[in-house]
Amino acid sequence: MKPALLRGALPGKAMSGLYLLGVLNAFKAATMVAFAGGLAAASLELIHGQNASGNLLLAAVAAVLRGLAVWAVAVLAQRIALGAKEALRAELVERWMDDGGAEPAAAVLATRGLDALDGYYTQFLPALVSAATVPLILGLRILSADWVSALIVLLTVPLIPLFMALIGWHIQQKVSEASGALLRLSHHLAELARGLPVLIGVGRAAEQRAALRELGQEYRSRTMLTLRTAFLSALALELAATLSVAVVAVFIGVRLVYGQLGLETGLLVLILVADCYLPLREVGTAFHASDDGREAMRRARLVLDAERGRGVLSTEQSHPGGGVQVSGLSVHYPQRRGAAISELNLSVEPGTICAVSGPSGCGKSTLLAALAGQLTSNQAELSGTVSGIDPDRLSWLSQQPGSTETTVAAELQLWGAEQPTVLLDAVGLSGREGQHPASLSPGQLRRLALARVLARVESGAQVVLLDEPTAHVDAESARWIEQAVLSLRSRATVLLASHDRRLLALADQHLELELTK
Ligand SMILES: Nc1ncnc2c1ncn2[C@@H]1O[C@H](COP(=O)(O)OP(=O)(O)OP(=O)(O)O)[C@@H](O)[C@H]1O
Repeated sequence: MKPALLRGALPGKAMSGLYLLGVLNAFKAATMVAFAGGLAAASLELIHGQNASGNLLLAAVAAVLRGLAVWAVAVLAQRIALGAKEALRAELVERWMDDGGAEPAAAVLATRGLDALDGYYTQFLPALVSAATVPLILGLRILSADWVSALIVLLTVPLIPLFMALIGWHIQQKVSEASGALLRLSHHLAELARGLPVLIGVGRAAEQRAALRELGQEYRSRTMLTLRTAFLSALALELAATLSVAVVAVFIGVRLVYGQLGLETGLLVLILVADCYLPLREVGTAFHASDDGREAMRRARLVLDAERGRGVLSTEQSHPGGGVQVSGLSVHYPQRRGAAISELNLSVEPGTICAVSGPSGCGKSTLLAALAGQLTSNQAELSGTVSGIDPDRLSWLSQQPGSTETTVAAELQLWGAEQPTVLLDAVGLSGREGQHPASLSPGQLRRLALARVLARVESGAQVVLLDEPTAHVDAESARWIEQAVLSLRSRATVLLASHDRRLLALADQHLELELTK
């Protein structure tokens, strides 16, 4: 079983690496015992003018072996870190692609965010294993030599985890805030990139600069605060360990003066006792240095463990092509007071177009995203029943359609188009097969997105969800999009969110949403 601190941190394969770390640390502790024994005995021999070469050699060999063990631990930790990061990154990227790139948090974590895990794997985990093995073995050796010193160690060692816990408790909130600031910055950037054409169009792009500067500043100051606490905590732990060693040294000194303790035993204990506290101090320092890593891990788990929205809704896969029925659908965003959608009932006949309209913020996009299964349980709480939507036979056009391929034709083929040319003709993009999607105007990009929807319908999609397909497009593109939407009638059941009167006029049925509080 994995300890709670490691749960979710290590793929199964890496657990065996962790056991090997334990063995290497036990070996390191054995070399430390041999080194201390050799050095103490050699010192005594030198004081008495005897030949100390045997014990000096023992100490030297032990020191070299200890160095090798430390090196092996570092290499192994590096390998565990790489493997675990790779696995987590692959999961996040897969999730991100499943979401159609709609979850910026997954993208940030998979790139910059997961690098914060380096400190966690290469410092914290080895330090943790070392703290679990080394003090125990050294403590047993001290106990066998001098029980008084062992007792002092036993009484003072808990001070270090205690300090650690106190400091950790103090800064946990701050670390979470720093990570939240990074996410806010990334959300803001993603929103900005999506809305840039519109912002430039209405001449409001410059205002964003100040908001970005403010967010960047907030992230910087919160990160500095985390770093400062990590340095201070190292200092506090160092102090606790040094005072504890001093107490042991005083007891040894007094007993040496009164002849109650042999010099060799005193030296052995003094050499070992400092190393007894070292692993615990290292855990403390590494623990705070890997705060960002643990937070990144927590957030990665949140993204990965989040259920898809429709998974939360109860669904009935009634007769395919039998239209869409929604009953009692409610959507609550955690950050929003009141439901974005409340107890919605809707029935759309197969092969018809249902227009969803209403003032800005009434929940049109939310409704489509919920039906498309795009709202994760982290983003929103859903309840109600939906029937007639088979995720494999669904085509959803979000407000920010992206593209992944390098040519228009490849983009359509990716979505199942057998004859991209015919589809491009249908949306007025004839002859653009070889063009890079990024070179299209915003209106043309929307038309390409509509062509993708047509491709999906050709290859069997029965339900189409279109979120503001004519938003921010020129009049010519809007006409082509209207044509494409019309061509969907009787081939698929279409739900269409829009403010565009001409587009709304094409619908067979209207759902007017109202603003909720
Ligand atoms: N991720 C979110 N977190 C919190 N609240 C949200 C989130 N997404 C949307 N909302 C809120 O839910 C409500 C419905 O938003 P939605 O985008 O669905 O409206 P809409 O009708 O599509 O608006 P528009 O016509 O401007 O696109 C709004 O009050 C919005 O602020």
